[in-house]
Amino acid sequence: AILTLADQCWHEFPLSAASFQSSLNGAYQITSIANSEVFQNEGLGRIKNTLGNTKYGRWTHQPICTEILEGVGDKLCVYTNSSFSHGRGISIFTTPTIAEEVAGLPAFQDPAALPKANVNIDSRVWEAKSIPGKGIGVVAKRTLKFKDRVTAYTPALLAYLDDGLELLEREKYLRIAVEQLPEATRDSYLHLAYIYGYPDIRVQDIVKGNTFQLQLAGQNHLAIFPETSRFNHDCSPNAQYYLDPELLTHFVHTTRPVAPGEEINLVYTSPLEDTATRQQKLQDGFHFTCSCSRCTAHSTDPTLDQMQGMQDSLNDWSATSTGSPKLAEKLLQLYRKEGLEGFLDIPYGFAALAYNAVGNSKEAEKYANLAREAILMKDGPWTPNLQLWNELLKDSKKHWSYRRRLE
Ligand SMILES: C[S@@+](CC[C@H](N)C(=O)[O-])C[C@H]1O[C@@H](n2cnc3c(N)ncnc32)[C@H](O)[C@@H]1O
Repeated sequence: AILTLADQCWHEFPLSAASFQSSLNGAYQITSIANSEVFQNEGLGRIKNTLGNTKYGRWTHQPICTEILEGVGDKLCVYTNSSFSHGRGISIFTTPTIAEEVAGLPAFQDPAALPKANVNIDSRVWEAKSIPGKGIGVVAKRTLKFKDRVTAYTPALLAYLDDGLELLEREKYLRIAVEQLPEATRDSYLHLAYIYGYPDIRVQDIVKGNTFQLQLAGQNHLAIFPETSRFNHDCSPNAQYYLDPELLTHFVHTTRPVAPGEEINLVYTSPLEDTATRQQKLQDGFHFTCSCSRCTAHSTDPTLDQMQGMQDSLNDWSATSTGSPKLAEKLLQLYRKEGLEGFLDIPYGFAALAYNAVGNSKEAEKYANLAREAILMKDGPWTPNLQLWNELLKDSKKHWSYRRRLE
């Protein structure tokens, strides 16, 4: 595939601040730039593409490009297609080669591809609402079951990460990208939450607090999905997401039943890391202190240690290993108790191996199927991890783990 998802990156940095931070180290630098004369004189808001909707190949606007950038080995250009997905529009700041590849994807080429998958359509199961202490959040409008779809949207903006541009230079191009979007999409972008509050770098300030990462042609790009950006964080999230590289779509599904009026959350950082690490990452990346149940409970870190110890035992294939189906079932219970239903591929996978290792292929296959289902919801069909369980399911008795703990 020409387009692959950043390997595991969303596990650790689902909403990554990497691009914004790569060219500046904290608020002080922003302050000094925002107040500088250069900035005042450049008047970024005034730079506009005046060419309108002339045809430029697959794009509705004339691409506006940088010089050749050393770190990129090419120029980067703003590509906008304002008629993408029935007028939702999309802007991409990337190299000409990558833009060409992206424009060849089914999301662009097949007019039926997005409607067929109900992408960019209001699912009517959620609404954006003010949540005390968290700004706007996503709330369920009706009862949702396990695995119900909540949202499916394409990005308003995609931009090359690690472009080596100066902060203000990047702002100039990203601003053009956002300004060229159709009005409704542009407004939904510009109304998103931001972190620092400097209007002159507003487009990147929004990037800072709302970015997902994906790979286009093997290169990391940031992606802003305006609707999806309204999901707040919780360390026991009741929803998971994955990105579809062909439809360029961000899908969110529930990982456990959700009641009407309940907030629907994603997790912004790995929920398997200790509380101090999670808090630090949320503070650095998103400037808030997490007060979710797992961030406030004293039992969270000891439970995580216990889970890690159990996983180590289940991963130990020596003759003295204490790994067993019973231990795997206990691990599964702990994941559930911690509200980690979106991450059950790990204990399901351990259970599949542990059962197969004692020759119980029926249970092994049951858990391998559950692990597959969990991975699909978490990583989408493109993940290499799926292969792990497909192999076991192909012929569990020929799998390396079969009767491994009996012999
Ligand atoms: C991707 S946005 C989420 C939507 C945002 N609340 C809004 O009003 O648009 C990320 C920002 O939401 C806020 N946020 C998200 N989860 C939070 C939480 N659990 N507690 C407090 N603030 C949170 C933080 O300000 C964070 O920078």
